[in-house]
Amino acid sequence: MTESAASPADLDTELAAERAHLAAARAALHAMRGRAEQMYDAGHLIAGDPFAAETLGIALARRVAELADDPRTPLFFGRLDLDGAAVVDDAGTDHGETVAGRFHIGRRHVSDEAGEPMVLDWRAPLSRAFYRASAAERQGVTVRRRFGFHEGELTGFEDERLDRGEELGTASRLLTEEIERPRVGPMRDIVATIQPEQDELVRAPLETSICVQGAPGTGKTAVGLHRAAYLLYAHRERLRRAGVLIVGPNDAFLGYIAAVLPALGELEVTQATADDLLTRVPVRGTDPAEVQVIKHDARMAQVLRRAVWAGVAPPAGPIQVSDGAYRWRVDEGVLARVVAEVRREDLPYALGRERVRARVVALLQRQAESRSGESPGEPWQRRMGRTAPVTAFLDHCWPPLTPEAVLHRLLSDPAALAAAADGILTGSEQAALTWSKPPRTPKSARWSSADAVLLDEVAGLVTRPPTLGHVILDEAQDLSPMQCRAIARRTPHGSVTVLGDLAQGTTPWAARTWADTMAHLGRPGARVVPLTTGFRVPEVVVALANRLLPALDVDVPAGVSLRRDGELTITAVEDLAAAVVAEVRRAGRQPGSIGVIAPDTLVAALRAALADAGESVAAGAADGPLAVVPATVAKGLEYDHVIVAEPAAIVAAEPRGLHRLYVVLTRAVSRLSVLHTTPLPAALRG
Ligand SMILES: Nc1ncnc2c1ncn2[C@@H]1O[C@H](COP(=O)(O)OP(=O)(O)OP(=O)(O)O)[C@@H](O)[C@H]1O
Repeated sequence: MTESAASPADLDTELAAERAHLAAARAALHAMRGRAEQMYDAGHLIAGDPFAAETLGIALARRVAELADDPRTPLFFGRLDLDGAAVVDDAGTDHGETVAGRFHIGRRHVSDEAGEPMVLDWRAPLSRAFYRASAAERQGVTVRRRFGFHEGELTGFEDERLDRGEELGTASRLLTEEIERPRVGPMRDIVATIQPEQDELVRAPLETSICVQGAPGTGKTAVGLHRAAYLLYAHRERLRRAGVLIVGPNDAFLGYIAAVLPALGELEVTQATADDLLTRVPVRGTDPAEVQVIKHDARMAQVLRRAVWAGVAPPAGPIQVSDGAYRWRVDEGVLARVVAEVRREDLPYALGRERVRARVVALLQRQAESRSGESPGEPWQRRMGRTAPVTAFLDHCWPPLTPEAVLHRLLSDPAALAAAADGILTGSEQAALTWSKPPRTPKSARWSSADAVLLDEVAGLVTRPPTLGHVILDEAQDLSPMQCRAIARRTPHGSVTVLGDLAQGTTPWAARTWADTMAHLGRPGARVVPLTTGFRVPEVVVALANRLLPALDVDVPAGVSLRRDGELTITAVEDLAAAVVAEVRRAGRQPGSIGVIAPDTLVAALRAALADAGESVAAGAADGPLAVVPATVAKGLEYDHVIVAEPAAIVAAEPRGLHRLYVVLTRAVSRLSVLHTTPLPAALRG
């Protein structure tokens, strides 16, 4: 498998040399791990105290885990021969240094006993050229070599002599084999074949927030995961402390992507759904669709802000505090000024309350000082701050509150809601929001998932939430403005990577433009980068899905497929269950996973029919080799052979049913069979 012009004997020698390097690199990795294990064992002897021993122990255990060798994944997948590559840093700055030599590129760094690199981490600055160099701009690369592997065994290689103007681009056989390989099990990493336009996104500087609008299968999820791995490499300490979070649409999706980062040696990235982030209250209630839409609307942020600050009132009189033989007094006018000034500082509510308290105590302190000539200490200040008159003043002017109490009042008391929502929500919207049978206390409320978003917003007005270093949002088109605000609150200084496809928006609040989403995320004006080359869906299937695009009412560039293979059949059938069973059997003759994607209401019946026919159906959507997947769960997943049952019912099941169908049709890696008993949706008939 080589494109090189060398003789077969030369190639055998080359291959043998590469295999020897692989074996040596494996041995070196084992040695590195052995050293790390020894350090781990001796950790308590090296560390100065038990706390240091524990910290060191955790760090060393992590190091040992990172150095684990998985014999099924090759230690390197590429090689660069450099004749003087410029060393370019993270931000793309050339520092005038050059490097010559031969470097193997792999998933992690491996060095020999002397510390000389045997394999460079794919994220190292030098590795950039592996992904970006071209014949026109060869970045010091003379030869780029890609390796073919089978179950960890090196089977061949493919060379591009960039110095002779040779360049394969997407014609690379190894790339084609990788994207056409049958899919089994969870998602895999793409480090060996990251494309230049993907690499630009993966390696964008940490400070940059970016938004990727990508057609189905263009690698958005892959880019997001590799970006997380890259950022952790380039900014290890900072991000380990601050945290990196990946937000995905549902648990099936999170299960599907869960193995990618560990395979890249990154074990500490949190993956969650947007709902998982909002854990203030258990979600025990539901809202009708129209109420959810109001609660997720950005206008709710204004309503909640008003509701929180509505409690701040001018003082009702002066404060008089007894202090031993003395009595101190602060006049009403002075107190009013303090309240007004702190209000203008626009602090979170609870911090504001403490600031007012501190200012009042400072006023009392000044009086005590002028009387005694001495400055009372901290215990005195604390005591004064807690005296009954000061507390009563605070409770009147700046009452303590909890997010639950604020929302409970808003949703129970039409007058309170009217005051907060006047000019923002219509009368009928307010009526829809108000509980028909209000729970007696905030504690007894059955909060819905939309309420959880509102409570988070209120909590963000009351205190500052813990923050994250970087957040990657996948399927971001489905996030509501209020969900975006919840993320923005957690990243006031960090950056975000936003990945999505407006055409795949299925929630009632799905984004129509990325500018809106980025504004709600607190990053107005962020760059929107299109990805249009599809690595999953074959051309014939893309052509079918693209027929839906005009009906989806979104402005997105259509995808083009790299895949010329693939099969599409559309069949009218009489008995859907029997047809699905027969199609699953037919599909089972080929390697790879099979996903039957059906309207949610038909899933149980189809599962039963397949089980009756002796087929073993996986429990989870991403557990393969055969899964029956509700249409509403299919987002982000892929199967070699997708069998779509009853597309018209998928469309009819929800307001954005056509978008759902677009998602469902684009899950196929190799073959798509559409089975229907009722006529196809008009947009598909094309
Ligand atoms: N550079 C690449 N090399 C090899 N495979 C790739 C590459 N980029 C993407 N893929 C593969 O293409 C498939 C689709 O990628 P991914 O799921 O990241 O796309 P997506 O844009 O998130 O799709 P969707 O929006 O439809 O869910 C995956 O199997 C992924 O591994």
